[in-house]
Amino acid sequence: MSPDTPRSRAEASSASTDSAHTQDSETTAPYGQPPEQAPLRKRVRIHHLQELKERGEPWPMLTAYDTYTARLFEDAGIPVLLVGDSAANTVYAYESSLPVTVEEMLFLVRAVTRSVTKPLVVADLPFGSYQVSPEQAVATSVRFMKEGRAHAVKLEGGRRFAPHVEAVTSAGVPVMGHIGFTPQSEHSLGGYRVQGRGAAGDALIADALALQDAGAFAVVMEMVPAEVAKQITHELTIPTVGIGAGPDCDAQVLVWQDMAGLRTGRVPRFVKQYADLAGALTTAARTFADEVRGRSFPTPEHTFH
Ligand SMILES: Nc1nc(=O)c2c([nH]1)NC[C@@H]1CN(c3ccc(C(=O)N[C@@H](CCC(=O)O)C(=O)O)cc3)CN21
Ligand SMILES: CC(C)C(=O)C(=O)O
Ligand SMILES: [Mg+2]
Repeated sequence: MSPDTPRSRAEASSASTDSAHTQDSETTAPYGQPPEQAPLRKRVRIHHLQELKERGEPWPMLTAYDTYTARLFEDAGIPVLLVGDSAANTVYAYESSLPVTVEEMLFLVRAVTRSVTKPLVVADLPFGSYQVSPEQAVATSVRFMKEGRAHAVKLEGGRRFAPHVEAVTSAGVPVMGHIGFTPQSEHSLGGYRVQGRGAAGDALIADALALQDAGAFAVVMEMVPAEVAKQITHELTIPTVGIGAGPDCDAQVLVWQDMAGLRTGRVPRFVKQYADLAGALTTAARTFADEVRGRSFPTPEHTFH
């Protein structure tokens, strides 16, 4: 049986104590649709992420954009999934994250929230959908909560966006901040560069504190010197989530196609590749092609009469 059938998923995860939906999925529908009834596993709460910080236990976050990967990451114990606007690159093949739209993001957010029951799903607000005003930020966040069924949103920017964060949190939507290198501002930042070196470190600390005061429940720090990230992590009571921000953040995030080696070519310095999915998929596709051309697939076991 191939590894992604409902049966093998249920068998693979039955060893864990935490496999409610995978077992249900076998009896409710083929191809791993989650059941309509809420499974037993409980959603990760923001309060829990705060407790992990207080206990000094770092936690992982991964991006997710589709159902199979979201469910695999849930089963792997990832407590927070980010439907990143990096989907602009990883899903939609845009050259940067700027062109992706709210509608394009909503399709992916819905796919991920339909797929998992335990992880907290954070929706990244795309460029142009919140910068105009706090009111626009609230309106867009409401769409991601109502239509996308997200549990929180993330937006990029420091002090200047504290009013936006405050408005969104006041509306009842948890907000994750994002400072340091903020890809939606790549043109004003002058490219993919480390932020907060030297004197700019103090500005970054002010940004982080302003976001916390505005009600953010966590802050992503991207491409920030480890020393600055460490200081911010100590000064904030809310968790910091690092990507290229050194080992002392409360959490770490990577884009999943980067960390699984699906992305080919040069990867940023902050990426560690934990698998070679590009190699595995290339071999699978080449072998399939060879077998079709050589008439060795399909065989009787794949054939109906
Ligand atoms: N696949 C993917 N992974 C990401 O991490 C990611 C996206 N897409 N899309 C949206 C943003 C863009 N990000 C990026 C993109 C490029 C670099 C990069 O090229 N960094 C180089 C240069 C660093 C420097 O010159 O100081 C590096 O080696 O880290 C970093 C972050 C992070 N995000
Ligand atoms: C890299 C993470 C933090 C992100 O914002 C994204 O995936 O869009
Ligand atoms: Mg993003």
